[in-house]
Amino acid sequence: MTLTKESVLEALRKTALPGGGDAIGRNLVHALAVESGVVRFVLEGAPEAELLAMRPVLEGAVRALDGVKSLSVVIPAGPSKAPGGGVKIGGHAKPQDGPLPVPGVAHVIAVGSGKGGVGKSTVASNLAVALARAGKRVGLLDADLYGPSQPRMMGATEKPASPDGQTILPVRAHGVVLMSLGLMLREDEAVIWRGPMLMGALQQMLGQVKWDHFGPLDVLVIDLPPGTGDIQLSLCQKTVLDGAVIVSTPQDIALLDAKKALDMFAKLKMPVLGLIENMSTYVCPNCGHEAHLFGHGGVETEAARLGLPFLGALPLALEVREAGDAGRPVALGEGAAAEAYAGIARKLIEAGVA
Ligand SMILES: Nc1ncnc2c1ncn2[C@@H]1O[C@H](COP(=O)(O)OP(=O)(O)OP(=O)(O)O)[C@@H](O)[C@H]1O
Repeated sequence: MTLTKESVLEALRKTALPGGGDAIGRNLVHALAVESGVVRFVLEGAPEAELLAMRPVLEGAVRALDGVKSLSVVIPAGPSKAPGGGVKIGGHAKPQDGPLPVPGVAHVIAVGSGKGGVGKSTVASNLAVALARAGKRVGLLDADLYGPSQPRMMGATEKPASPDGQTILPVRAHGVVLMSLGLMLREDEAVIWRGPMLMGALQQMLGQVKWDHFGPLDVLVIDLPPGTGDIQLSLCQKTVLDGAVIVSTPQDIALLDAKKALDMFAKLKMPVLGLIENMSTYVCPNCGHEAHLFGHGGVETEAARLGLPFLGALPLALEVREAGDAGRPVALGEGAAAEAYAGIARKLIEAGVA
């Protein structure tokens, strides 16, 4: 008999589960795909411990079929528990009418980029620090839920507490109030959530986190995931934001991606507060020679063409990377990069959005 979706379903239906019933009758098998002997499905819909116990039984039943070359049964990660209080992060977002303000926060700025790796998270952490240095009370939300990097960049390891199982208390690092899913996960733990779980987590991070735990905030900086996906969409539709700043490298290709991000914010009627060119001039620490590894000035030209504010150019510098890796953003110190960040912070304050 050739291996088909139906034959796999039939085998699963005939297999009794340790907890009783069968996986098809209990609607636990999702996204079943059978192609050239490769079988894949997602096991979901019961407590994780139960799913883990039934997985080998189901794998055994499928492997016993003729023609199975490989098999992958994925159990998606369940909601994460915040240590210290039992609040669960992730899960389906609650219905919500229209965009809501973030309680305890006067202004909200999202930091976005058209593609990954252009330094968006670096800019978000340094901007938060620079705004704090300029005298503002600042929060930083790591909304890059698949790749939360703010705990490392801000040098934060403290777990957020939840005294009542509902409210989540943010932590503080370098004078900035911080919340990141990364603070609730092990460093090597991956987030394997589907869209709705991510939306739920984002909603919780905005609504359940007590952003004014250390006092009301002047501005919340949100580090978005790269690109133009669900999280950006959901954030713009569900939260009252002052607007977004877009980070790009000077390369054309990055700019092309940045244009997609600009287009997305335009479609969502989200004001773009300005563009930032990251990895602009490289100054050799040995001889002082200036080089433009990724080109130079492209972002400023694009901002002028679009009639958008150009907020500043940030140097490509080893100290920026090292400071990020060490958890002490470069904007905390002195030098060209710190000055550039102070300038961007000043422009945002002058524009009345921070
Ligand atoms: N101006 C800079 N000079 C030197 N290194 C930089 C600079 N900006 C960012 N980096 C380094 O580049 C790497 C990528 O930066 P970062 O994680 O901030 O990018 P990202 O756009 O947020 O990426 P992702 O979208 O994948 O999260 C990091 O190692 C960071 O330290």
